[in-house]
Amino acid sequence: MTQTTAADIAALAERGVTILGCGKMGGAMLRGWLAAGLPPEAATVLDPAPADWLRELAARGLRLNPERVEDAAVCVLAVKPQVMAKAAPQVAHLAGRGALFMSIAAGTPISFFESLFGADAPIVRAMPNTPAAVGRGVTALIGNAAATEAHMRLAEALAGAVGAVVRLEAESQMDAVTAISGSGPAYVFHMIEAMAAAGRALDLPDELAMTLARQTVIGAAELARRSDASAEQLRRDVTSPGGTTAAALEVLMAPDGLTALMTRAAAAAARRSRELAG
Ligand SMILES: NC(=O)c1ccc[n+]([C@@H]2O[C@H](COP(=O)([O-])OP(=O)(O)OC[C@H]3O[C@@H](n4cnc5c(N)ncnc54)[C@H](OP(=O)(O)O)[C@@H]3O)[C@@H](O)[C@H]2O)c1
Ligand code: PRO
Repeated sequence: MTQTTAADIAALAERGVTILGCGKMGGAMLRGWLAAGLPPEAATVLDPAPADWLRELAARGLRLNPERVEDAAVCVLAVKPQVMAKAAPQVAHLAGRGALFMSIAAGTPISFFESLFGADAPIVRAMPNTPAAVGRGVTALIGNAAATEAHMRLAEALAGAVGAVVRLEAESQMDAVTAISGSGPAYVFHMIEAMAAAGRALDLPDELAMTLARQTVIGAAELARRSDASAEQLRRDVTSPGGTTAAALEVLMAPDGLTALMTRAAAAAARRSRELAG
């Protein structure tokens, strides 16, 4: 894993970062970069319906929907996969300026961008996740043949400012990565919902059930973050022999339990990622 510093981000300020599509994920990353020291005037956002916080930032120097983007060190492609073909041509001229393209679109292969920008254009395909908004994301990335080590380090600097970074060995790993870490935060949030529902089924009031479920996931995640112990050991630490947790884990760890369910869910996500490739 690579960790980067605010200095890497500040160094991007000179030629700037352009973000095509600044919704939930592009916005989460931009928030992280600004928090890491990217000056607002170094950021350009292209988005037909920018959120209020982007309009407020425009008053502090962020460039919002300029007629034309003249230059960028990095152009982040963060629109939905389904609108990428329509949206991306508006930044294609940046290939002639030596910009690094960084796509975060699920499913969309590097070859798609090479057909738009040319095979000589440096392109990094990345899969971040929304905890990037609080600096706790994880981004997996891989570059095309035109992406040099310097380009990869630049992409890692951007991704590293909002969490951990891993470099993939093959683009074919990206569907599985998307199924685990890209979509994964939703599984964890659903775990909170499921635990709260289970609490309600045991006659706890709604609000109490949700408070207990949410704080338990937050606390368990923080413990996993701070502890050197494996997930297995942390689980064993909760599980008294013959106690309540063991009774629950007999259900969750049964052959048709959570691992089987998660495996099916992730397989469905990976399949959808492959479908999005068209
Ligand atoms: N959300 C995640 O957890 C996550 C994680 C990893 C990767 N991704 C990837 O990130 C990308 C964005 O996902 P998202 O969840 O952030 O979606 P989103 O919230 O809908 O953000 C996309 C943004 O692009 C805007 N847009 C639409 N057409 C455009 C155009 N022609 N030019 C410029 N901007 C345009 C959208 O505006 P409108 O809303 O007005 O259409 C929206 O603000 C997707 O490719 C997704 O696969 C998402
Ligand atoms: N959100 C995007 C999707 O649901 C990609 C990973 C997380 O398609």
